Amino acid sequence: SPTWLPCGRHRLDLSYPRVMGILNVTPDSFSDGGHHIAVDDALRHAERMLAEGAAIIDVGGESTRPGSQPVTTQQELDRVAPVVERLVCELDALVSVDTSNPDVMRQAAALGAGMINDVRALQREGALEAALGTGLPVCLMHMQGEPQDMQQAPRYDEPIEEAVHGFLAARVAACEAAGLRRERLLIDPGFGFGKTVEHNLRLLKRMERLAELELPLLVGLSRKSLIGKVLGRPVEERLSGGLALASLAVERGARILRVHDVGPVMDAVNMTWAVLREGCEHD
Ligand SMILES: Cn1cnc2c(O)nc(N)nc21
Repeated sequence: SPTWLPCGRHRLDLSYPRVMGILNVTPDSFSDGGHHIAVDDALRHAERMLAEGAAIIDVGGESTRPGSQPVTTQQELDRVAPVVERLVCELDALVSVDTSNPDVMRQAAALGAGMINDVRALQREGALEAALGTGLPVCLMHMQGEPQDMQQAPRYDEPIEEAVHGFLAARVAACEAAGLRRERLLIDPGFGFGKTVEHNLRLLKRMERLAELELPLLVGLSRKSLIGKVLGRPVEERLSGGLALASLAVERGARILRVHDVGPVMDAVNMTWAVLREGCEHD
């Protein structure tokens, strides 16, 4: 039976893996920093990702790469609002807003965003209440520390998959306790957010541990430094490595992949899915 996720006026079919295209509207986002600050550029980029098969466009106004600096609410709103509005009005896109800020969540929802993507898992003051009020689905991601310091010396007193599982289980429970229904939650291990390369590799290898939470799994591996460190590739040469990770992530339960290169990942994901679903209908 299809698993549909209500996302505002869109319904997202999660009975097969979907691709979320990254639209950074920040001057310092890693890998495509500064290119998309102009709204027109952003729209053209989004249009191309939709044409390549993206089911969702993720719009972020505050870079969360390691070492990035926080932005003010107004700066974030100025960057995000115009882009969300035009994505919704002109492209009728399913837009995810990548923010931890309650005001940005409310404004983006009012402009027609269909999902909230919070790398801080609604831990900021007022974030849980704001998300609840929008009625939108929320992706809860694991991060240890903050972008400014999370990569200085990541360490855990337990296996990484246990730490991430425990954190996400606690955040899901907190959301449910506040009245945010489980059916509106997605979870994400947060690759690269307070984790060493070894932590990231082990987390992907053992990602089925998160399947126990029985919530849609969103992962972001595209162009990340674990690819760079294993293959010795600069950020603009990490597509092949990223395709290998995307296929492994789908095989280990990921249902939404947050990526830069939508077209190539669509093919890798669809090939992987063709193998995984083979024979299911006859089981
Ligand atoms: C904004 N952002 C950057 N990396 C991400 C990841 O891996 N997951 C999610 N949900 N958001 C991310």
